[in-house]
Amino acid sequence: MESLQSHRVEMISIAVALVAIGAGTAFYFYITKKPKGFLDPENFKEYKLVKRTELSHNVAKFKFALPTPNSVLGLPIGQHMSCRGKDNVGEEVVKPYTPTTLDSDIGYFELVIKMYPQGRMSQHFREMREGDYLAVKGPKGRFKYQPNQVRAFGMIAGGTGITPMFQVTRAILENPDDKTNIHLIYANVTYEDILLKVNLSLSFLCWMY
Ligand SMILES: Cc1cc2nc3c(=O)[nH]c(=O)nc-3n(C[C@H](O)[C@H](O)[C@H](O)COP(=O)(O)OP(=O)(O)OC[C@H]3O[C@@H](n4cnc5c(N)ncnc54)[C@H](O)[C@@H]3O)c2cc1C
Repeated sequence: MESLQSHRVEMISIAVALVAIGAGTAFYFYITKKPKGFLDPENFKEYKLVKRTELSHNVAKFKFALPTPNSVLGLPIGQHMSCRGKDNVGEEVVKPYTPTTLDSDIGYFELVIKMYPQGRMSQHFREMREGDYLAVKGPKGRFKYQPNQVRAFGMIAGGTGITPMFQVTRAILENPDDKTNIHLIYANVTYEDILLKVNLSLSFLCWMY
């Protein structure tokens, strides 16, 4: 009788231990699992414009919703994506753009776009209103940034060329374990042409006009 009881206690202890191990493993995978990105390198996917903010007479910030509030875009740092639109005669146009957001921004991504008077894709963005959809495909590009992969970056950018630099710079500055130094020279035609000027800290910026 005593031996039967001790056997039961042993079985219950093993069962409790197995449940604890199972729950611990599930919790570990839950907290370490990276959410799946929604970009597709082969097919264009449509993303809804949820907010358009005019930053100057020809620059606007476009905020697009991802399919769920917990989704991430899934764009490796240093890469860009193709956006598809229509020009002023209705012809299809595809151009590359780099979001200013990272995968730490959950549920949305943002593009800062300079719209040129006669630019073909510029026309598409000029016409876009909240509620419209943008077709996007990616990731594109060969460069993939890894934290601490180099001691320092020397970046030279002009005009809208700041967006890839901004993306890499943000990733470095937001990661306390990333010790990479950044030297950025950013050139623009006029002060008004400087993209993201409120976001760029003067401490790492060398202005050139
Ligand atoms: C990796 C990468 C990332 C990028 N990221 C961004 C970004 O985040 N934001 C951004 O704003 N841009 C970005 N760009 C630039 C972007 O891809 C486009 O080149 C830009 O938006 C202009 O495209 P468009 O079709 O509007 O202009 P286009 O039609 O290519 O015209 C380009 C220029 O030519 C002029 N032009 C065109 N037609 C005529 C004409 N008939 N007569 C006189 N002038 C004319 C236009 O006014 C404009 O100045 C990026 C580029 C790359 C390569």
